[in-house]
Amino acid sequence: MSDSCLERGPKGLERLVGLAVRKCIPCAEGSMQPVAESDAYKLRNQVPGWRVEKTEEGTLCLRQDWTVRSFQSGVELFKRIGEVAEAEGHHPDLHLEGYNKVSAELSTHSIGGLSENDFIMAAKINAIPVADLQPKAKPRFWA
Ligand SMILES: C[C@H](O)[C@H](O)[C@H]1CNC2=NC(N)=NC(=O)C2=N1
Repeated sequence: MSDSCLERGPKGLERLVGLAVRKCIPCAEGSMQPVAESDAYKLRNQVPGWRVEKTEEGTLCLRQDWTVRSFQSGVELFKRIGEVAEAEGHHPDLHLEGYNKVSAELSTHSIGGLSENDFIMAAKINAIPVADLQPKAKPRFWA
């Protein structure tokens, strides 16, 4: 397996192998390569729930939104994401707005865009249990 784990398949489709179990590479090492915009849209398919967006500064980022049960559930989601981010040394921008709307933005500051680290973090965030923080399912009635 190559260092970057970026695979080019027979149809030219790129895929990052084992995203959720890989470790983020320390950005300070200077070996971080930006992911090309066209690759970013393909890799996004490996991290359901995340969208590729452009920030106000025009750099690419990954973004996901969650609606949570309460303000405290939002704070708890920050805590769970924070633990993963600290373990990886790669940190999303976190927002809690309108008391129950959480969003996370991932980009690699040191390169001003998306790197493999952002996709690894997105996969790890997707592995965090969140069902207990999301609005309870409405009761169903049968006639
Ligand atoms: C020294 C340390 O590794 C760097 O400052 C890290 C910390 N967390 C980071 N997080 C993100 N999202 N991008 C970075 O470039 C980054 N750099």
